Parts: sequence; C-alpha cells; structure tokens
Amino acid sequence: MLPARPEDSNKATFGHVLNIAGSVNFRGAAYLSTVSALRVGAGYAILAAIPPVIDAVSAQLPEAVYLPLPQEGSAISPKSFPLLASQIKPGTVCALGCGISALGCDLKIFNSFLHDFISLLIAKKIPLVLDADGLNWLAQSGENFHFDGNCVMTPHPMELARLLKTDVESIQKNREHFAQKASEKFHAIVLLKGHRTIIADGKNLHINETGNSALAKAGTGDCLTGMIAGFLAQKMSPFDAAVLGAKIHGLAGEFAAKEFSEYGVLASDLPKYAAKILRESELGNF
Ligand SMILES: NC(=O)C1=CN([C@@H]2O[C@H](COP(=O)(O)OP(=O)(O)OC[C@H]3O[C@@H](n4cnc5c(N)ncnc54)[C@H](O)[C@@H]3O)[C@@H](O)[C@H]2O)[C@@H](O)CC1
Ligand SMILES: Nc1ncnc2c1ncn2[C@@H]1O[C@H](COP(=O)(O)OP(=O)(O)O)[C@@H](O)[C@H]1O
Repeated sequence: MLPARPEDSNKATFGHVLNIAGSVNFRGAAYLSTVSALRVGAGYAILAAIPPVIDAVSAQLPEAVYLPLPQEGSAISPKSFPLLASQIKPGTVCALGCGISALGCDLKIFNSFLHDFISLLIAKKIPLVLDADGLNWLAQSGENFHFDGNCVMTPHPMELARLLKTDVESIQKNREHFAQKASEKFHAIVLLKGHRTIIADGKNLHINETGNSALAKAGTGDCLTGMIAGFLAQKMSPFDAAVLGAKIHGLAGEFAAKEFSEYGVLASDLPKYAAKILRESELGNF
C-alpha cells in the first residue's frame, strides 16, 4: 500500500509539494503541513507564504524551499497569482488552505485569485489537497468547481456544513451520506474528519479505523493535509493517498500517545511518529 521507492531515484522522482499556507496568526499551520509532506516522503516541499510566515517556518525547517508571496494585511495578496502559476509544472501537487487567513476576515479578497488559480490547477491536471480556509473560501464564494477526481477535500464537520449549507448536527447524524454528497457536488475525493474519518469518492467509501483523542488538538489537521499531499507527490491516486494519509496520521496519534499520553501529544509530534509508522510498515508490521 506504500508508494514505491525505486533504488534508481532522486528527489524529483518523489514530486514537488507546493504548499500555500499560513498567515500572520497561523504560522504554525504552514510549518506543520510542510514538515508532514517531507516526513512521508515527498522529494521537495515548497512553502509559498507571506514573509513573516516564511521567517518563522524557515527557522525550524531548513529542508523546505521557500517562495515568498506578496502580503496584503495579515494574509496572502491576490497579486501572488503569477508567482504561484509559475510553479506549476508536471510532478507538482498543490496543498491549499492551511491557516491562509483567520475566519471572520474577508475571504472575498481571494475571489478572483483563487478562482483563477484553482481553474489553472484543474486545466493542468495538478492534484490538489484543499483544506481549512481553502474550503471556507470555497463555501463563501459559491464556486462549483468540477475537480474530475483530482482533488482531496479535507473538511471537518463544520467546514462540510459550511460547504453544503447545513449544520454540524445533521452532518454528524449521517456522515457517510454528506461525504458522498459533497464528493458528487465537486467531483472530488472528500475526507470527512473526526473519530472514524470517512473517505468518499462518490461511489466508494472507506472508514478509517485509526486515531484517538490525542488528535483532538489544534494543528493535527494541518499535518494530515501535508501527509496526503506528500503521498500524492509520490504518485498515489487521490483516493489511495487520502486513505493512507488518514491511516498513518491516526497511527501516529496512537503511537505518540504511548509516549506522551492522549492528553499530552502535540501536533508537531505527529510528523516524526508518521515516519516511524512508515518504518514499521516497510517491515511488514502494518
Ligand atoms: N497553529 C496554527 O497555526 C493553527 C492553525 N489553524 C488554522 O486555523 C484556521 C481555523 O481553523 P479552525 O478549525 O480552528 O476553526 P473552524 O471555525 O473552522 O472550526 C472549528 C470548529 O469546528 C467544529 N468541529 C471541528 N471538528 C469537529 C468534529 N470532529 N466534530 C464536530 N465538530 C467539529 C467545532 O465546533 C470547532 O470548534 C484554519 O485555517 C486552520 O488551518 C488550526 O489548524 C489550528 C492551529
Ligand atoms: N477523537 C478523535 N479520534 C480520532 N481522530 C480525531 C479525533 N479528533 C480529531 N481527530 C482527527 O484530527 C484531525 C483534526 O483536524 P482539524 O479539525 O482540521 O484540526 P486543525 O484545523 O486544528 O488542524 C482530523 O484528522 C481528525 O479526524
């Protein structure tokens, strides 16, 4: 189930993750998603972010490549489009949304920029992981992209409620139905987070069995986004990358809790534990 690691390989073999993440208030989201992509095997992780985010993350993560973007207020400026578009080439996968702006800030500033950028990704068949404020922007914009199965959307129940214009209670009563509904609406893989995460593609449905309450802490979803993007970069299909990402992320939470307890695990513990789980998996233990 793990992506192949051919002996005759180099960093380009394992893909480029272009991670558009972070804002002044959410610098950690950019770090957690970027390091997670590298820890599950992506060849390159390129963090595209505003300068204060890059300053903070690069101090912790010299292995990533950094693309400073123009800033507007505390977030990415719509003027970033040409720089981001220049990064799109064969072998690139994109992650979009972790911490890109605080909720309550006017996500409308992203309207034409994100419309044009996501349309470009679809036209060039670039796989996308759409999370957090990327999903919140989509809900607010009313855009109805047709992702042709090449996007993994990773909503938690409130984000899915925003996308489908319903409420969290209704979603939680019928998680499988709403995950499939969103999948059909956007022609995307939908990973509905929470205890027993669901992965739906409109026809098939997988329920993840791993994970525990250690994961119920800020920042763990940003790690999941990075892991799925890292597996996509290694040429897994979007559905398989989502299934494997959820499984490894959940196991990382379980293993981390053995050392730190379900109370004490931090999101930043997960990427290293994910790498240890991959080692166990290579040895045939999972
Ligand atoms: N250190 C950082 O930089 C962090 C940045 N973050 C970013 O902060 C932004 C806001 O995200 P938030 O998720 O905090 O805020 P939201 O307002 O999107 O959602 C949080 C609420 O959603 C509901 N919810 C979430 N999971 C649920 C579940 N499994 N069952 C039922 N209800 C559930 C709960 O009511 C919860 O309070 C995002 O862009 C995110 O990427 C967060 O990841 C937190 C950490
Ligand atoms: N009780 C739980 N059991 C299993 N997994 C959980 C539990 N609580 C949260 N998770 C997982 O942790 C992650 C939380 O993601 P999210 O809500 O987006 O957090 P954040 O935005 O703070 O990064 C998801 O992958 C979710 O499935």
